[in-house]
Amino acid sequence: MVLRVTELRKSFGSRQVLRGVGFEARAGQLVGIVGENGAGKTTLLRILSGDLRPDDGHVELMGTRGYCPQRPVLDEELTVRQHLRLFQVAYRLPSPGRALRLIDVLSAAGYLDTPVKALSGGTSQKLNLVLALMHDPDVVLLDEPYQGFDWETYLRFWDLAQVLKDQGRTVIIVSHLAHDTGRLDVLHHLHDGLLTPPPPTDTT
Ligand SMILES: Nc1ncnc2c1ncn2[C@@H]1O[C@H](COP(=O)(O)OP(=O)(O)OP(=O)(O)O)[C@@H](O)[C@H]1O
Repeated sequence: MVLRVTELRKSFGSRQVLRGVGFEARAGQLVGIVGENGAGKTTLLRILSGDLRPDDGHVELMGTRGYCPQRPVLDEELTVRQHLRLFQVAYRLPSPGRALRLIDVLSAAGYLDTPVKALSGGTSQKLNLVLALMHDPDVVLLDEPYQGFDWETYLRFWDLAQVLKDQGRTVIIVSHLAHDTGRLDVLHHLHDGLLTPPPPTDTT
């Protein structure tokens, strides 16, 4: 098991957002976590990323992690290339090669020397995603990763997710939309502070 989450609890004031969340994920699994707005998906992912401490419960995670937050943490004044350089140093990568390949896969190579303040929302999101993937982490935590993507890029995102899966990475994708669930190995539904199986689809 690459990721084991046990009995996570988190409250903000009197609001109990997570009330005992548990799940496991293996290498080479694409795991979806869906739930309505405010269900606690970002809270859960922030805890998995180490960005937020739970009130109770455990996260056991083997290997490295990459976190693509819902709101990109980018410097408006820096270009795409400067961000890649900054993260290359932070991740201690010998070269920006993988990052540049990912930028290419997401059709953002034309924006390498553009400052973030001049990027569209979708292109900022591409950079956000590349920064989470460029060190090839074992566990990839993606919060609404395809928000703002055009259709072509959306499809490329899923191709990329499939490649990561085939390479044995564990990919956790959080979304408020439960579409394209057929591409996932496992789908969890976060509701009322707990993970439950999704309701059956009405086919009548
Ligand atoms: N730092 C915080 N302080 C106080 N309340 C918070 C904080 N972070 C989240 N919350 C509250 O916790 C609840 C869950 O928020 P969260 O962002 O985890 O939901 P979500 O499922 O990701 O929603 P969305 O689909 O809208 O992104 C919400 O009621 C939110 O207002």
